[in-house]
Amino acid sequence: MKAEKQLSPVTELDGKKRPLIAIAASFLFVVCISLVAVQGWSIYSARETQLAQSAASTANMARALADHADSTIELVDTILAGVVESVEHDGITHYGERLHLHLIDHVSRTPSLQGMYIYDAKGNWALHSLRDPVPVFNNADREYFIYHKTHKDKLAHVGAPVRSRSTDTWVLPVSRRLENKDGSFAGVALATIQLSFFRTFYDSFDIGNYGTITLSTDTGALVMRRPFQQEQMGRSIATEPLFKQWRERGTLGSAAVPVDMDAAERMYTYRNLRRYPLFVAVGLSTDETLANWWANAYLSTAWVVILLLILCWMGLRLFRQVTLRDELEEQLRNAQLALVTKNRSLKLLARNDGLTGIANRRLFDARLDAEFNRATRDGTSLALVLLDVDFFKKYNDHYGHPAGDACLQFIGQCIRTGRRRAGNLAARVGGEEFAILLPNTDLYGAIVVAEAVRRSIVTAGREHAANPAGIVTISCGVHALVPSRDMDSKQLVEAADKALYLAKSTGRNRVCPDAPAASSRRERASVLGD
Ligand SMILES: Nc1nc2c(ncn2[C@@H]2O[C@H](COP(=O)(O)OP(=O)(O)OP(=O)(O)O)[C@@H](O)[C@H]2O)c(=O)[nH]1
Repeated sequence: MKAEKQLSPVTELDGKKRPLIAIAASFLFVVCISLVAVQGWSIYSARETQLAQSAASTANMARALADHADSTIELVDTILAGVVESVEHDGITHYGERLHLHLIDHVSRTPSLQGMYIYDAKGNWALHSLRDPVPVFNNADREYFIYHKTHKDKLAHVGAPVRSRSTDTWVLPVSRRLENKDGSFAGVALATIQLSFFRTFYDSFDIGNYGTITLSTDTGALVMRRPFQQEQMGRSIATEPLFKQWRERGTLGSAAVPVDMDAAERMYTYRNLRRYPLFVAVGLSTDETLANWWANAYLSTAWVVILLLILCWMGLRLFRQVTLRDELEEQLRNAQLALVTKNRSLKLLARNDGLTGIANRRLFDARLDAEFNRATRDGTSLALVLLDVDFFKKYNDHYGHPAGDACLQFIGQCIRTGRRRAGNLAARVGGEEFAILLPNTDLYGAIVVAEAVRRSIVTAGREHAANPAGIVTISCGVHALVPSRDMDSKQLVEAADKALYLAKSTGRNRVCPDAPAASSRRERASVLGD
């Protein structure tokens, strides 16, 4: 029982260990999920920050570029307005060479100006800012000329870029209507801004390898675009997604759209000029903008993955160790159970006879002393029956030793059945010798028990060819006494042994009490046999 009790700590530990593993696994799971969530969130917020910074940067650039274009056109228009005022007041012919020099001076002092021109009502060149004489052109077919001829307003008109007839360069025309004193159309004053002026300015901005800057009229006539491509000059961008977005959203906005030119996605910010019908769009490549973010995202994700792998590895190790401990505990439990079983069988072996299963000599001796002392204390009678198989040597010789063993088992079974009371002890005390210890039993009672056993064996009729009776029989010596303090248990055994000797010597297959002990007639008469 003690050994069994020692098992309980292992079992209790097992019960407590399960929640511990579950808590550790849950904790590990929560840590991993948290790591992934934090990493995902930080990557996402870093991307949003990067895009917001890029949007702010393009917005600032768009404002600067729009202001630049506004001021450039405004400056030119201011000069043009002065010229218009002079021409209308004094007339073209009145000025003549003086106005020519005046125009040359304006152009030489204004870097953005390509030239200034005055056309009469038929579109013929009346005056220009060129130093050398040039053939007289007619510009009546130009869009700005037709516009002013058909529109009576006196405001500046910014037209689509055109290739200059005099210098063969691309220019942005800014023009005003000339009127006679009666308000009739007198011609057009034109100032042209060289587009290379914008190109030089736009080239000074850092917009990466795939960034773009676009300056366009509100009709979609491309004024300037970086990266510069000669073949794009004068073309319309009215069908590009960027232009459509600008038309939809109004004066200020941003969009991530691919542009026709290379299909790369860009973050655009567009802005209208304050005074003139043009707009500026600045686009930064989304890939370039997010290049640093990608690098950081890859690096930090790699670290998180490594961390997760380490955590999982540690978790697995922990799990394996716990599993190993489980297995060891299981083995320990099994070993303990085996030990308990072994101890039990050892105990049985220590107390019982291995062949017959009844008590052995050791237990018999112990019980004999204990019962002898108790009978001494209580003043009760203690009886002993000694039994011996008759001609057993011959049985062995005749049937073989294994059959002899089986015969002894049969005798043991008969004795166990015949011992009657639970307090009586049946034991194998020698090779083919057995004993029945009968507490609180007098000689007569012991004889009855011995006789019952003897009869049951005879009745069984187990064949014994070497026995004159032809069957297995036993001889029993019986003795009983009420022990006193000066007596010894050996006396009881010796007396029973003497009785057994008597039974053997008087013909076997009988029950004999020790002769002197069988004092009463009733007991003498108990010497039984067939
Ligand atoms: N098969 C078997 N034989 C045993 C065992 N223990 C003792 N014996 C045999 O029992 C026999 C006892 O023989 P003896 O002491 O001469 O007694 P016996 O032949 O029974 O003769 P009596 O007692 O005078 O009738 C011996 O031959 C022992 O070898 C055992 O455990 N198994």
